[in-house]
Amino acid sequence: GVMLLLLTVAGLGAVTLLAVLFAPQIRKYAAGGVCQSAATLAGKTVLITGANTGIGKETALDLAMRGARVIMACRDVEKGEEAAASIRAANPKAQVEVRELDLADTCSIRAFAQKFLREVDDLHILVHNAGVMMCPYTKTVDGFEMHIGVNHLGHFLLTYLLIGQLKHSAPARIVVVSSLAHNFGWIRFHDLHSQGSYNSGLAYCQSKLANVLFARELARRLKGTNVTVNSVHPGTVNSDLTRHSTLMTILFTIFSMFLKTPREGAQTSIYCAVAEELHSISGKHFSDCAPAFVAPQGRSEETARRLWDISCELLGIAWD
Ligand SMILES: NC(=O)C1=CN([C@@H]2O[C@H](COP(=O)(O)OP(=O)(O)OC[C@H]3O[C@@H](n4cnc5c(N)ncnc54)[C@H](OP(=O)(O)O)[C@@H]3O)[C@@H](O)[C@H]2O)C=CC1
Ligand SMILES: CC1=C(/C=C/C(C)=C/C=C/C(C)=C/C=O)C(C)(C)CCC1
Repeated sequence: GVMLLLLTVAGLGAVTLLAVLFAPQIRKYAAGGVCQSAATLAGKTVLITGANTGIGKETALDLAMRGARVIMACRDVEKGEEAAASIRAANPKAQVEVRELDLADTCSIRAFAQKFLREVDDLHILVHNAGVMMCPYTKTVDGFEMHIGVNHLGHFLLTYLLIGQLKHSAPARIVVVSSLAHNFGWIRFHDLHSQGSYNSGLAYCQSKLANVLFARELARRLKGTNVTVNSVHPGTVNSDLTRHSTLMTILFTIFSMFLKTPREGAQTSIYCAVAEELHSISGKHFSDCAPAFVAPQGRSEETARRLWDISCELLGIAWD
């Protein structure tokens, strides 16, 4: 008994010592790919959802540093203003502005788009970044399960409302922040809103698979418009995303050294938004600023079309 305890303590001590000794190497490896593009964005307009924290905030900061006018769409305007203020503090010339958008409410999405179309002339880069993970069973204002409602349907409606603006601003790009988690997802057409059975992890994975399928289907439909759309896995990033899961929060805190910082996690979104070599690349998936594997269920054209149709139906729109 005592022997085992001593061995355990010695083992943990050795692991900790190794982690401390090799901290710089571990951090460098965990950081992953970096966007090397020096592209500047003067005169370009960018819209980022969920830009008040995490990956979205870092994406906003980077694109603003490149000279873009960045509109930060946030459900909590106060939190958005704090983030905008910190970006302006980093660069007084940064053109950032906050607008209210709650993706869990189609009225809010429609109101946002209406105001946006009235007050903003172009849209060159649209980043679908906002996301919720592993929340308790909740429904959006319109009765959609929260994950599919916010992560997929909310962004679907937003894109539908802004697509004309993107087309007239072409060349334009859409970046959909999905996840490696799409590998573990299936679109449960018989129970899209998990009313029969709910597993918060699977609901998240379903919504991230929906992100991949949406990006591919939209890319197919946008052929020839000079508006491209790609999906992204940002990496495993130490952010507020784990807020609904105590276990994940504890694990992410303990292993934070092996995770990306939000700034590191923003690199692939930034890469897809600006890299010159991607100007005609559409319908692809990226991770660490490089093409990435898509699960078979994310490559099914039939599933993508079916998801498109049901999304239109649920949102009461005709988009062909
Ligand atoms: N962190 C990770 O390891 C990974 C993240 N991703 C994806 O990256 C994206 C960004 O996540 P990350 O920065 O890590 O997480 P955060 O939780 O830090 O940021 C999520 C953002 O989405 C916003 N948001 C949530 N619900 C809504 C809503 N109803 N309407 C508008 N905005 C909303 C949040 O606003 P508020 O602060 O007000 O809640 C917040 O700004 C997500 O799509 C996530 O799925 C993918 C793979 C791994
Ligand atoms: C198992 C395990 C970990 C991995 C967690 C992973 C891989 C989480 C991925 C989350 C994603 C992809 C979320 C967003 O979409 C940690 C935390 C490293 C700690 C050690 C145990």
